[in-house]
Order: sequence, then structure tokens, then C-alpha cells
Amino acid sequence: MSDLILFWHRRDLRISDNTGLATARKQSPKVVGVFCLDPNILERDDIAPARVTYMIGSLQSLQKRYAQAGSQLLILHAEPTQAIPKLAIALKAKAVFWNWDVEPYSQERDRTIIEALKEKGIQFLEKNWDQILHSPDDIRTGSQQPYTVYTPFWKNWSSKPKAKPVETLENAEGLTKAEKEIAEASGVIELPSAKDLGFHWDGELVITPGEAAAQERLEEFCASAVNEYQEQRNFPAVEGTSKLSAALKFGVIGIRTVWQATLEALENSRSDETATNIRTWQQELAWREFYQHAMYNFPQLAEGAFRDPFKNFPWENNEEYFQAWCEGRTGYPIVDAAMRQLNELGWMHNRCRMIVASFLTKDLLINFQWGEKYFMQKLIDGDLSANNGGWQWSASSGMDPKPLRIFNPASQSQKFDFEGEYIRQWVPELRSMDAEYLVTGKISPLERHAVGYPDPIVDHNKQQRLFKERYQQQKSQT
Ligand SMILES: Cc1cc2nc3c(=O)[nH]c(=O)nc-3n(C[C@H](O)[C@H](O)[C@H](O)COP(=O)(O)OP(=O)(O)OC[C@H]3O[C@@H](n4cnc5c(N)ncnc54)[C@H](O)[C@@H]3O)c2cc1C
Repeated sequence: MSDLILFWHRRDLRISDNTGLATARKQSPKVVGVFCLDPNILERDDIAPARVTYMIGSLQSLQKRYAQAGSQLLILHAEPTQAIPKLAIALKAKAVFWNWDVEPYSQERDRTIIEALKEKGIQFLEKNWDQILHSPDDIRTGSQQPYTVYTPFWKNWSSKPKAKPVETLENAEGLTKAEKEIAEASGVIELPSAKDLGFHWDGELVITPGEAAAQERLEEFCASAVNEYQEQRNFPAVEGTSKLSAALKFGVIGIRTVWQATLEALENSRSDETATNIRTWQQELAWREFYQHAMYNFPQLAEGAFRDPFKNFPWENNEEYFQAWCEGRTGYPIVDAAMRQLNELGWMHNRCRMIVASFLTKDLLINFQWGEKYFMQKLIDGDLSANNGGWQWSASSGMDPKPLRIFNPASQSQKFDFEGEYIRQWVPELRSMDAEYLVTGKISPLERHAVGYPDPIVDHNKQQRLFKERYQQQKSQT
């Protein structure tokens, strides 16, 4: 066996602040990266072109970072349970290290790979967490149960000391020429483009791929917008949030680095008000972690409703309504603006994610899993835990003590897009209409037809009554 440690990147496309990679480098000077394009993931029907494009761009940048450090990032495109052990055996690697993931598929895949490595006496890292600040096994209620409610989770989670960023891989030995030939014979390929993989995204990405861009975005956000985050994050027409979600999903930036930046911002804050804004952003980072812990502890979340009344809920699942929702043609301006933003950018503002999710489930009476899947097909930041968490929260089927939250599209627009700026940006046929009509949605059929904008496909008040009735019925039966 050689000194080689293969470091398998998955949701940690960076060489800075990477716990598993830093451990590998401590144990050997010879560390080579590997990324496996997994057909089990890429061939699913919920993969967004924007997401793959961002991932490939970040892999390109990771390859450059490895080259600068003196090593390589190898690319495979094959079933990982076979390809990873095969490469490790061919290169006589002494170890394959990687960072653990919360998703059910990843855990199953990793267990299979661990068995194959064990058989050959190749070392691995047991349960090394990197993408979250605390292990899901460590944050427990007084009776040692995982949390199902966010507020007590936050209290416990935020009271625990957080690890500092770990050191960047500055230098490492790579493969020799002979080893490179062995790697190629074992399936290593050139990094394909997203188009080569069948994913076409010609638009601009909401965030530039790669570590440097994510770091820059973090610094920029922490120097300015974070100071007004609490209020500004609610207005979809304002650039009030970090847009770091894709970088966090793929681990293009380390969560310890992000947390450290919030602590520095707190230290530099000049007023209680600013500090409150920064703490609010910290709470959003904790939501991300809450949903990841939830997915790890309750993997059944990925399969459907968490709460009983929703397990057999009589959804109507009207295909035409669903199509209108997907295309931004519901006749509700704020809903349509949001869906068109999603279709065009591969990203949607959080306030609008909540509005459209409530609309799909409470107004259109469509199973939240349809919306969950559509989001995954479009989002650059699409992430099982966060997306499922957001959808189950909006549908009232998940971990939430307030089951009957129903968003009224008109009052949401009146509060958060009162000048209709966001609506005008994304629904251009309504551009010349007064804000009053845009936000209330009280646009006459004549005016709608004149500009080619549809009539409302359902009546909000009627539908929400219907939803409540069905919910009460289900509740009484469970
Ligand atoms: C129906 C629905 C679906 C969602 N799907 C996803 C998804 O697939 N991927 C995803 O990353 N987020 C998802 N979210 C959460 C949230 O909308 C996005 O994280 C946020 O809009 C990303 O923008 P940002 O990076 O500017 O966020 P910021 O406001 O700057 O927040 C910072 C980071 O905290 C995390 N975060 C913020 N809010 C949440 C939240 N409610 N839940 C979990 N993490 C959060 C994200 O990593 C985000 O990048 C969803 C929310 C809803 C209501």
C-alpha cells in the first residue's frame, strides 16, 4: 500500500475549511481529490440544469485549486459503490476519506463502500461531519430525543461552542505519471460540461461557481446587507439576502467559515439593532441545520408527510392547475411573479417560496410533493433537507406546531411588495398597472384580457375554507 489518501468530495467542493480533507493532509503528504458523477443522482427526474451547471463550474474551480496545491482532482462518472473502491484498489491507496452526509441515499451508498474498503484493508473516516456545525447525534432534548420543533433546537444548538474553520490544503503530492495512467485505466475521465451531461442552462447563474466567488459573496454580505437583514430579507424586490444557498448546498464554502464571519460581524456591530440583524441571519443558518438534523433522524421525511392528518390527505391534484402554477399563469400576480423568477433564474426569494408553496397546497389542494419535486427540477440550491423542510412547513404536514398557516397572496403582496416592484419585474404584461391593483390582485377581467393575463384560476377564500374543512375531517380520523 502507498501513502496515498484519496479524498472523495461530494458536498464539499472546496479545499479550504474542509474537515475531512484537513484530516487527510495531516495523515499523509500525498492527498488526491476525487469526485464521482453519480448516475443514480444525475439520471433522476428532479435534477435542475442550473444546479448541475453550478456544480460543474465549482468542480472546474476545485480542479484548479488542487493543481495550485500540487495535486489533482480526479473525475469519475460511474456507480460510486463500484468506482470508488476500484480506483482506491488500483492506486493502492491506504485510505479513502470523505465527509458524512445526512441524506438517506448517501448513507446507504457510503455503508456499501465502507464494506468494500474494509474488505481490502483500506482505511476510511467514520462519521466525519463537515457540512453542519454539530453532529445530529449531539443535539438532543432533555430526554435524549432528536428535536422536532425549531425554537428549542435553536436554544440548545446556539448555546454550544462552534468549531473554527480548519486549515486550507496549501500543498500536497499528487499522482505520478504512472499512477495517472492507472487512474485512467480505472475510469478517471476529463471533467465533462453540464451540456455533455445533458443539462442545458444558458442564463446567468445567481451566484458565480467556485470557492473564491462564494468567499467574496460572504464578505460582501457581511459587510453590508446583513446589517439590515431582519427587515430587508422579507422584500423580494430587494437584494436583502446572501444568495449563498447554492454554495452552502454544495459546500463551496465551509459552514465554519460562514459562522466565523457572523461572529466577526457581531464583534464589529455598532448597535444592538445591527447585532439583532446578524443574529437573525444566524437563525436562518440554524434552520438549515435543523432540517439536516431532521432528515438524518427522521429519514421517512423524504418519503412523505410527517404528521398523521396528511398521510392520506384528500388532495385534488388537478393537473391543469398544477401546470398553471408551474408556468406562472394562476392569475395571482405575486404567485406568478415568483414562479417566473424560479423558471428564469433557478432561484426564488424565500418569502415567495413560502407564498407559492402555501398557494399550491392550501389554494390548489395539490400534494406538496408535486411542488417539492418541481422545485428540485429548477432550483440552483435544491437540497433535499431544506426543500423538504420548507415544503412540509408550508403544507402544514411537517414539524411545526402551527398547523393551519395559510398565506393570503394579496396581503403578502401588500406587506412585502407594496409598490408592486417585484410583480412588475417578473410579470411584464402587468408592468403599466397601478400598484394598488397589482398587490390586491383586483384587476378586472377586461384589463386582464387586454394584456393577456389570466383570470384567477381559483378563489382564495373559498379554497382556504375547503382546505380547513378537509384538514378537520382528516384530523378527526387520525
Ligand atoms: C418551500 C421552500 C423550499 C425551499 N427549498 C430550499 C432548497 O431547496 N434549498 C435551500 O437551500 N433552501 C431552501 N429553502 C429555504 C430558503 O428559501 C433558501 O435557503 C433561501 O431563500 C436561499 O437564499 P439565501 O441564500 O439568500 O438565504 P439567506 O436568507 O441569506 O440565508 C442564509 C442561508 O441559510 C439557509 N437558510 C435560510 N433559510 C432557510 C430555511 N427556511 N430553511 C433551510 N435553510 C435556510 C440557506 O442555506 C441560506 O443560504 C426553501 C424554503 C421554502 C419555503
